[in-house]
Amino acid sequence: MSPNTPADTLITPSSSPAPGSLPTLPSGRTADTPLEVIACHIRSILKSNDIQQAHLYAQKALELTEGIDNYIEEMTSVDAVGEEIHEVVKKTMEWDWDGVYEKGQTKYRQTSNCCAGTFEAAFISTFAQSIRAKTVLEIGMFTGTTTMAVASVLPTDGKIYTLDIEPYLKEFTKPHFEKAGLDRKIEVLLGDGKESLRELSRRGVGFDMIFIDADKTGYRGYYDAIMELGLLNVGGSLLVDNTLFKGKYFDQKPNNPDPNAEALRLFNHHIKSDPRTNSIVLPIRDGVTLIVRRPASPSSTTDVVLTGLNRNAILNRLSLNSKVALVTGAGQGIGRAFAHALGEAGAAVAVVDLNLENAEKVVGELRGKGVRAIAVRADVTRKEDCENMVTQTITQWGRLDIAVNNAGINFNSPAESTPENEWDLTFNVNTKGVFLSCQAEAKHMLASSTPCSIINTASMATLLVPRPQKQAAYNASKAAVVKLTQTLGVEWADRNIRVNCISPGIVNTALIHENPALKPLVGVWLDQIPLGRLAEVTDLQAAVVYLASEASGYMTGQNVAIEGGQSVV
Ligand SMILES: C[S@@+](CC[C@H](N)C(=O)[O-])C[C@H]1O[C@@H](n2cnc3c(N)ncnc32)[C@H](O)[C@@H]1O
Repeated sequence: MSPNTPADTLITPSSSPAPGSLPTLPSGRTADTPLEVIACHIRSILKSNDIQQAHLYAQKALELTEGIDNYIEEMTSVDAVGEEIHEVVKKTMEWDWDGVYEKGQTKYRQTSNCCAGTFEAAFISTFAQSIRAKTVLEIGMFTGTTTMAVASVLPTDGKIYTLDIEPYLKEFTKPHFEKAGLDRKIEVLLGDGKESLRELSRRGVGFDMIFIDADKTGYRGYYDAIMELGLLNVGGSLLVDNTLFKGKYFDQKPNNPDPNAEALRLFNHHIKSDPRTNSIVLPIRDGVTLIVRRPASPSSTTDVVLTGLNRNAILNRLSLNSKVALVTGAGQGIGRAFAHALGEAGAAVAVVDLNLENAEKVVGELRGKGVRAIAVRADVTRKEDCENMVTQTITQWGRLDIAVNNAGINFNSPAESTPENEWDLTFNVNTKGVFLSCQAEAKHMLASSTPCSIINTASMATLLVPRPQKQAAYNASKAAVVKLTQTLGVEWADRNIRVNCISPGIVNTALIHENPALKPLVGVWLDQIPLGRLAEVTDLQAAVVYLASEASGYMTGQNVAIEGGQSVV
């Protein structure tokens, strides 16, 4: 609809409903969409004997028809489409495609109309972003508008494979992909699209999203190959361009003389009747059909391996949507990484730390990602602080499903000279702090009707004696965390609380590199670690999500070691 022409201000003839109301369809229903309003106007033109009145209707219908695409583009935020893409579109529009063809540089006569344009590129890339696509396939690259828009929203280790039959276009797009810094995320495969699909299948690649936008007569073959070669990942989406093909679907009688219109007519029927997929035609520009695979198993089956538990695919079972979590020691390091992981998986997170400023900083980061988060100050050696962190979480969100007791400290000193207060403080934070936290959390969780999960941070030091650093108090305090985890896991097993712990290896933190006593030890540790590197906090994130989720529902009292294999050599 034109921005200046809201439907309720359309001029209606005297025989029609009062001004301000919408025109009525032949069925008696009020027009409800811009196309229906246009149709009403055109009907009125056809019925009208008054040329002036007919002209007025024609004007309104024209305004709407011409205005709608502009309005949609105006109201669309196309941030994903960066400067370089606008450049490419401009260059594509100005390029002498006939000249290029006549010089024999392209096999086919390309036209600037082949370019999907910035709006469609924004649609396809926003869609890719919304399904968190990592590996994408485009069939029909042309000058790479959509390719670049999609590449720009993929994660840094994501990739878009794009197919085209014209070697000239690979040369055309190369400098633009490089200038936009997207070349590492884009691989161009030249040749006939169907042969390239077979090549991708041979390489074992699977796609989260596929966009078909090449030769229209080839669509059916691309679709069939995608389905037969299993190129679309489970839960993946297939988008197909031009399925309304210039509005020629009305003249799509069998044997339509326009081979492209005929191909699209047959393609649309083929998709509609394929029992393997669900599809929806979206009236976006020249028509885009969205196709997804139907669940593989009939709804009547009770085989949960076929259906997924509760009809959830495995990755959905890791989702923490609508769960509430609390993480202690979350102001930095491992705890911060845990808070982010739980938030990314869907939980609301109470970020608990002795240092409120650090906790607030992490809350700012989480909220920036769209995660619900609050900051809570707590000294876990104090019972009332532990109770308060639980109370604050419950006051905020009314529940507590997941608690990660991660706050801990470590001093290095030879056992024979470890000061008594160092021993006490280590045990107070690392062991008593975990116990007091579990106790406060369980008071709420034991009364909960839904499953809860507690995850304590232990250490690889519970599985071996780390060398050469001296840390008797730390090692003993963490060993106690494992025993406590086992004990509580058993004690609360029949009351809906699972308790597990994670034992990280040596984590690569600034603390190590800034400490003159620890820095020289890095080389020694690396020799002890089969995987040949220190742990990063990101190495620990999947485990905390797994242990927090229903996917680990049969696991309690366990110690999950993530230490690059150091404890098994
Ligand atoms: C409509 S354009 C693609 C537009 C592009 N997706 C964009 O975002 O601007 C179609 C492209 O398909 C390519 N093409 C045509 N036939 C092909 C085939 N058999 N195999 C691979 N690509 C083909 C053409 O060379 C052309 O570049």
